[in-house]
Amino acid sequence: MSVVKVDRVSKSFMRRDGVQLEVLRDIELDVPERSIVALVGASGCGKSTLLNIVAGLLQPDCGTIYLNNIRSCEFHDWRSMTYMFQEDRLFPWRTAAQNVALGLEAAGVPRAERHQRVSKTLDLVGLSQFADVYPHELSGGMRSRVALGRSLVTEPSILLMDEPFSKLDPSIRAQMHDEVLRIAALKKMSIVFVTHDVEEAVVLASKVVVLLPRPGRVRENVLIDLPYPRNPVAPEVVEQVRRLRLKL
Ligand SMILES: Nc1ncnc2c1ncn2[C@@H]1O[C@H](COP(=O)(O)OP(=O)(O)OP(=O)(O)O)[C@@H](O)[C@H]1O
Repeated sequence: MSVVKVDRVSKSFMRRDGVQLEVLRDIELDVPERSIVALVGASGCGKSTLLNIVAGLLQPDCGTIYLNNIRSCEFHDWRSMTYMFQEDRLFPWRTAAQNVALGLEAAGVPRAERHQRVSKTLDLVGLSQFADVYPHELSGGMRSRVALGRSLVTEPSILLMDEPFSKLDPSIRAQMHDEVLRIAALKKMSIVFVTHDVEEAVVLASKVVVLLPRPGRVRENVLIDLPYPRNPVAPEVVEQVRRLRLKL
């Protein structure tokens, strides 16, 4: 089953000078259940726009989005999907636990249950010792874990991520990759993420969708048929990265 299906979606924006900018043309995308799909392509090819359309944050001009085989306009279970942005967007006046709790508060989950679920989630992302710490007291990697926890606390089946780890040091980014793979397998999640980093795409994704720019079109779906965990310096990973770079 597909958890996300994008069927011939196109999108243009009206620029301030009145010129129509065609950003996406006839996009097809299929995200099978429990898969990890990476969107890669040159800057400005429409990756974030596509992710925002899947998230329901933007409307396409034409085409249809299906979520769990339901047309997105008839889809109600939006809590089964969460979005992790490039910046961690943590509230500085809230502790790690209070930041993680946000989605549960919005959903009206009672206090006692909230407490239990937040503490389980902090455990899941390796932050149980830091529940009462404020964002400014945390390292970049830890802040990223809080943001991941906030995305996971509502137990989504679909996680969308827009360059979530691009600001992290390479070694911390590698740790976050391990975390994401562990949690995705444990929680049986499907993930769609945008990245500029082809190596990140190959290490994480079961499928990489290569987009061409102006207007954004799908050039190719590249299946990454390598066992996890994938070591970025393993010859088969390096070769896959090299081949993928040639397509960009
Ligand atoms: N709200 C908007 N109004 C007008 N133009 C927009 C809007 N949002 C995006 N664009 C334009 O659409 C194009 C695609 O933007 P988008 O952010 O989706 O690309 P991207 O592939 O994610 O880029 P990057 O890799 O640099 O983050 C760009 O030319 C951008 O300027």
